[in-house]
Amino acid sequence: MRMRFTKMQGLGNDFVVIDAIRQRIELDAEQIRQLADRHFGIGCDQVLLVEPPRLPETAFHYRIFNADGTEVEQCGNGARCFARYVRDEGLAEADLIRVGTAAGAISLQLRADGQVSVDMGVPRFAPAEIPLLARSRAPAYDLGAGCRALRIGAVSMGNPHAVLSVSDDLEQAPVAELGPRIERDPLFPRGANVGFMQRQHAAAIRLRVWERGVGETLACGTGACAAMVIGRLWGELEERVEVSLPGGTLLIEWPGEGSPVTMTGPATRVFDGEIDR
Ligand SMILES: N[C@@H](CCC[C@H](N)C(=O)O)C(=O)O
Repeated sequence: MRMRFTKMQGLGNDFVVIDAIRQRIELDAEQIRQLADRHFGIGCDQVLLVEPPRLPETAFHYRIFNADGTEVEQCGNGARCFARYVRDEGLAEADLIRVGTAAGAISLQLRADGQVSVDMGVPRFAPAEIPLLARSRAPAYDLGAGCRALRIGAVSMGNPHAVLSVSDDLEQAPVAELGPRIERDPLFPRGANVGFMQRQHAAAIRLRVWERGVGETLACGTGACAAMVIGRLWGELEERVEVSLPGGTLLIEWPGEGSPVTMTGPATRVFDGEIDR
């Protein structure tokens, strides 16, 4: 059987998008890993499935699988690509599209300038909601990642994030060393995405992200939201912040506690293909 797919990317965070509305799709973890493999498959950070709606007042269901085959709750760069895909394919006609995810519903807005804005929902800080094994919420938590003592901020953007502040050269930050240790620290029972954030000024940060189930990526949309929110809680950032990642820049807006985060950035279709499954 041949399966049609579309390769897409948002700031170099790349996706295999599969229409599971007009094709019958059942993929197990091993098949996801094969599709994501950059040598023996198509290659991507995440596989995204476009499915019929499951939640009330949504037009689609958006499923996300990391390159290691695990299904996850949320993906910000993928959400922008999802919006571009359903519009390009004629599956949606409106500029505002509400989709369900494992983390709840989110709204995707296709803008006249070609960018996509996503209402990513309200960030969650309660340890049980991240999830994080701590008795009570704190602005920062101590981690014993290997031999280093680290202080991290923690938040759920639908998926779990740890954020560290880097004061020296971000290029030299030990992302490949500390990323996997923090990702699997016992403090995070479901693992974590790990953001290394460098503040430039109150409206700009630089960020590298070690993604759970993938490794370091060129950009992480939920990671950009998480870093901005944590930086803002630490009193270091304004309501509108440009987040520069290795693959490009996102605009993240967050008025503060209890409000949703808005992420704006590009979404690009790279090529279409078919593969045996
Ligand atoms: N690339 C993403 C996040 C994808 C999921 C993440 N790796 C996780 O395991 O939670 C983004 O743009 O947000």
